[in-house]
Amino acid sequence: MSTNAPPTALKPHVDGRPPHLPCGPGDVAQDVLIPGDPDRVGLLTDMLEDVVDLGRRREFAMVSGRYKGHPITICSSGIGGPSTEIALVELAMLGAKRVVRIGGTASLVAAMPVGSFLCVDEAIGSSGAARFYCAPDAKTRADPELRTALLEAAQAAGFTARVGTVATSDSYYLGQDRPIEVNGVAMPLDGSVLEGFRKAGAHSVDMESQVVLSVGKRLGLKAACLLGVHANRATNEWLTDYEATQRGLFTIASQALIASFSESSNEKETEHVRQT
Ligand SMILES: O=P(O)(O)O[C@H]1O[C@H](CO)[C@@H](O)[C@H]1O
Ligand SMILES: O=c1cc[nH]c(=O)[nH]1
Repeated sequence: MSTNAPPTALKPHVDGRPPHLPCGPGDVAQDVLIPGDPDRVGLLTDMLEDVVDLGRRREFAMVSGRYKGHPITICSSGIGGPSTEIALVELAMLGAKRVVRIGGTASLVAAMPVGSFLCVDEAIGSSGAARFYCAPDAKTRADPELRTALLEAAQAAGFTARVGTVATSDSYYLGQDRPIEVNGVAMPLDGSVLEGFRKAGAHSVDMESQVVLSVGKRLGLKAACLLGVHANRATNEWLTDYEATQRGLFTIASQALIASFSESSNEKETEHVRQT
């Protein structure tokens, strides 16, 4: 029996189930991993134990389970700002507290080869969705504790990783200086978009990180982004088989969530012992 008010235009939830994500109250762990591609949720499911497949609606595929006993939900965001904003808001309404985007990126520097990892310190860019959550000139930074935990987890597991800045673009083709040729006609390109991102300090480009960090911050979540280098725009390399990189993203992010979770719990425990 329905215990809630009927859905309205302002709050189209039914019994606490949001209008977009395929889940409801009690389904979402406090710690959530957010890949872009819904197919990657299926790819990563065998790395969890006690899996509950929550299903898929539009670009949002979801599972909840445990990694080394620690509860984790994986929820895809789809490509770009609008669907990422929806995922973040509905996850937060259902109890998510810490979110890590685990996605692909194109590096802008030769020294970040395909298959390596970027622990995002700051996201810059021009995302339209992010603008509703933070001032255009606001710094959009990752939660420092989570970002440090990501780097430490990557290094401990022997992955090549660095800390840096990502620029988020709302466009994959012209908004990332990619050539388009339609009916034999090439669109003019001058390379100014990526050059602008490089001048602003970006090490790579993606399409969601600025949204994850700005929406997450505004909602009071601890948010971070760990990106796998799928392409290198300085050397024109492209990662054809990205499964190992995606599994690396899952392992590093899950380890970091566990390590930083126990660190805060230990601190609380120590605090409690000191007070008693
Ligand atoms: O691999 P994901 O997480 O989808 O991220 C990158 O790949 C997509 C573009 O192909 C965009 O979503 C971009 O941010
Ligand atoms: O080239 C790329 C690769 C991943 N993500 C992007 O946004 N661009």
